[in-house]
Amino acid sequence: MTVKDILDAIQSPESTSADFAALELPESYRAMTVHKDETEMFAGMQTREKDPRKSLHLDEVPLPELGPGEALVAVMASSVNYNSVWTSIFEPLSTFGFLERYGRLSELTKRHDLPYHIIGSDLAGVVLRTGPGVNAWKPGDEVVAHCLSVELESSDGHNDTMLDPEQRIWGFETNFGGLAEIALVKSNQLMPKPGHLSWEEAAAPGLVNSTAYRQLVSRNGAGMKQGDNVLIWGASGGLGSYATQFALAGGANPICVVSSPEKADICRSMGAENVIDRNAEGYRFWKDEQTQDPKEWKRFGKRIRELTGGEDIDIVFEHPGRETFGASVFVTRKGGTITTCASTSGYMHEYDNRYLWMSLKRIIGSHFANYREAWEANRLIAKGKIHPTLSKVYSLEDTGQAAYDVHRNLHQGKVGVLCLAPEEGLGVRDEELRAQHVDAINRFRNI
Ligand SMILES: C/C=C/C(=O)SCCNC(=O)CCNC(=O)[C@H](O)C(C)(C)COP(=O)(O)OP(=O)(O)OC[C@H]1O[C@@H](n2cnc3c(N)ncnc32)[C@H](O)[C@@H]1OP(=O)(O)O
Ligand SMILES: NC(=O)C1=CN([C@@H]2O[C@H](COP(=O)(O)OP(=O)(O)OC[C@H]3O[C@@H](n4cnc5c(N)ncnc54)[C@H](OP(=O)(O)O)[C@@H]3O)[C@@H](O)[C@H]2O)C=CC1
Repeated sequence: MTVKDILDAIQSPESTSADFAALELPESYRAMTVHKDETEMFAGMQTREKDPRKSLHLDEVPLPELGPGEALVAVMASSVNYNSVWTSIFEPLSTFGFLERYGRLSELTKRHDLPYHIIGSDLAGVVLRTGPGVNAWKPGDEVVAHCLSVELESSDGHNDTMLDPEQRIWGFETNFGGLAEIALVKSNQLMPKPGHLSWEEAAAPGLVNSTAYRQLVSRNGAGMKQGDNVLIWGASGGLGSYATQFALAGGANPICVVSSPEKADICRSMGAENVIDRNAEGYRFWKDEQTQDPKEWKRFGKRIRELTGGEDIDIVFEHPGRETFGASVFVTRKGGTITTCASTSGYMHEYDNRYLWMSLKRIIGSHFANYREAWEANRLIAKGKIHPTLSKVYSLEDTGQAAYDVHRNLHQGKVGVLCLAPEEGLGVRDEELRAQHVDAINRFRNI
């Protein structure tokens, strides 16, 4: 039995759940990995110079044992997230430490502590097997998976599953991720694949869409409301392309920050009217490595006021971190919110706290999304209210190049990866809904 037989079953319209259940599983499959004995390979190099093409490997790996509450999924497509870039450059720390810690939790989690880490935190595919205790899903179901892995043995996470003390991001802090032909997930990560999307389109939104939903829309995040001025950094990037859609769909006013005229055009084509090209306008928030320039914060704030008719920002959608955080805090209105989920340019932030406390502003830390938020975010995709922002698609072999592009900010929106899917465009089940939204679905393609 090989993965080819699995693919044949997926591609045959006659295949039933019983056929999938009867499929023998292969002993091994191909997966993108980093290797534990290579974690020092970039030691002493600048972040920018660390090359994911050197650290990411396509390996044949053994199929992991299936445990209670889990599912093995045949992965048709996945996507590159920035967390895979972090893993591949071993920053801010090697992810093998996460696997070791998870491995210490129980007999079952020991499986994750291996000398290789199969990465990837998105997938669209077909359930192959479910473990004991799984009733909601069966072999043959077409699914996407969100990346929240929790144990839920502590009451801390019972109100908001992101607060579980054993909260992990699948494919980053756990092994057996989605950039592979087969993935191992907890069955509670599974959600129905939106029928109007191809495999690679369905795999693209998951992680970033759910994160943007919690960070911007959910009451656990900024709780955006109609009319809010929302400053969105990297508005045509992974997170930003969904934040921009949420702002527009929710009746808010996105002020999109990007770094090129092409990216500004994409934001406009999504419906955003206020776009700032940070490159063309040449903002320098830091005079040197240690010193910020409040005059530049003010110049940026003045530009925002020009665009909004004199209003300041209700919500900043933050993720660049050190480079922009001082400006983000400054341009927020009295009582406004800065919501942050990352620090791409550096995690030791500096801002002038007088502008925070005197103007009663709030900083909210946000991370991925709880089970319910991930489900709600996927539902919006399935209903055609929010669309994938897939630009380019790579083969599994070329994941290193895909991660390199994201690391170097050469991409737009989301970058997809075909795993078992032999070509793009397969897996669409609802042509009618697709036809209604096809222009929006294709907006980011090949630009
Ligand atoms: C969905 C996609 C998401 C993304 O893309 S996110 C962006 C990419 N992700 C990242 O960059 C990951 C970032 N994560 C990290 O860098 C690390 O993950 C953290 C810095 C968040 C945490 O580091 P750690 O080493 O795991 O934990 P510690 O808390 O620094 O150290 C653990 C030790 O510190 C003790 N400790 C914790 N809190 C306290 C406290 N309040 N007072 C005293 N000690 C404390 C613990 O007990 C334990 O100790 P003992 O090592 O002896 O077991
Ligand atoms: N905590 C969580 O749950 C999550 C965290 N993340 C983290 O968020 C960050 C962004 O992820 P994602 O959106 O997918 O990445 P992308 O690279 O797809 O998009 C980020 C965008 O931010 C902009 N940007 C990058 N650096 C700077 C800078 N120094 N100043 C201003 N703008 C900048 C760029 O847009 P432009 O050049 O056009 O301005 C870039 O396109 C990553 O660090 C990632 O790890 C992501 C998802 C979930």
